[in-house]
Amino acid sequence: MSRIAYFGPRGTFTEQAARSFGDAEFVAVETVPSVLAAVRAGEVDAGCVPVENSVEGAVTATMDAMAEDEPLYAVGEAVLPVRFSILTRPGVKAEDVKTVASHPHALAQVRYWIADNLPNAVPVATTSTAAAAVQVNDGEFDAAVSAPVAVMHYPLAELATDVADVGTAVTRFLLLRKPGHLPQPTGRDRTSLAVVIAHDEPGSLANTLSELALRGINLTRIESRPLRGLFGEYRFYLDLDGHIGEQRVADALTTLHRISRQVRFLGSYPKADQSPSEAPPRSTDADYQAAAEWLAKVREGH
Ligand SMILES: O=C(O)C(=O)C[C@]1(C(=O)O)C=C[C@@H](O)C=C1
Repeated sequence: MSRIAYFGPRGTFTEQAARSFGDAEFVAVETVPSVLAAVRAGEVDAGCVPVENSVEGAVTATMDAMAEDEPLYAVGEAVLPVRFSILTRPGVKAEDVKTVASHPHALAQVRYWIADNLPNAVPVATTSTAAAAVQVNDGEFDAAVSAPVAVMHYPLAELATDVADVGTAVTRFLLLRKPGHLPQPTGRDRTSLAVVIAHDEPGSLANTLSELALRGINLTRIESRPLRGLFGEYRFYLDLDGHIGEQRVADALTTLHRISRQVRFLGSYPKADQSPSEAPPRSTDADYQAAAEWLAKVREGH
């Protein structure tokens, strides 16, 4: 049976996301970088990590860990609705709650609810929503903002359920593996890249994006993170519709490789919402094939 590490401990949203990828032996790991380290070291076959939330944005620990060290490729994506339970030790009432702990992304998603319902509480950041539940159980904090499943793993009481400032919030998760397990194109795929552009050349970001637009490739996300060396240098994370096995995507990637300082492929994988990613007219694999045959004939003198 394959082994999947997830950002734990038991009872995180990430554990739920990991289980959505099918049967496996699931291994809880305390931090996002250590999930990726376990995959790189071959201790597990795959690792599941959060990558972005619709309210609070990117999970920067995931982005940084994917761009550094040995490459890992995303092979699957899951999107989960995010609504929280507020967990306390049994008998604790709202007015007794002086500290409310959780992952910073979770605290940001219940900021208004806390202000309205736990007016005496100071928010405290923990490594994950489930780590907060563990620490509440240990008596370190009074309340945890946790995934609803956490109550099944820790002997805590639900002070409130179905808590969310934005009722439609979702978090996106990726399943990562070592290179060598590229999923087949499905026509409903996403490709992720990290690109370092020539920052001192005017128009280099516009040129990068134009290479995608020219080939009819839909960009679904762009984020930047500092390169950490010199101030003003960034790495751009691009998500786009399509699979590296398709000609228009392969063509765009080879061009980006040629014009950029660095391109890291982060995976081509089926989209969680299964929305189509097919090529627009004149950009299909057949169109590329026909154009390549025409070029070959011209070169042969026909
Ligand atoms: O701590 C967890 O339960 C996680 O899985 C992490 C995480 C995140 O990083 O965004 C996942 C979903 C919620 O948005 C809050 C926290």
